[in-house]
Amino acid sequence: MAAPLAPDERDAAVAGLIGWAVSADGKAIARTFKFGDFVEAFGFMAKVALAAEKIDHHPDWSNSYNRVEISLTSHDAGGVTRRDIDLAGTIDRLAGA
Ligand SMILES: C[C@H](O)[C@H](O)[C@H]1CNC2=NC(N)=NC(=O)C2=N1
Repeated sequence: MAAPLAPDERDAAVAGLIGWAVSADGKAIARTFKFGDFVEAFGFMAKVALAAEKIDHHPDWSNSYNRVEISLTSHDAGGVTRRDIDLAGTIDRLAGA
């Protein structure tokens, strides 16, 4: 289990991503994705699910019609680690943005 990133490292890493923000408590990063319809949103979620399973690091998320809200944290470390940053980058690529 890796230790959470220090706040400055975490913020610098998030600044290198597209559209992700640090949560109010500093322990997670979040982004909301909006798609054309439910099928597109769910197709995206299916791709993310397979990628997450492959790296054994999983998102906390919710879906409402064409919106997918994703929060990433490393539960075992109790904060944001490099694994969250890497998964966010993968998710961005899968979203095509
Ligand atoms: C046993 C297994 O490696 C752990 O439960 C993994 C699975 N996926 C996980 N995903 C996330 N986001 N945080 C974790 O701490 C975590 N732990």
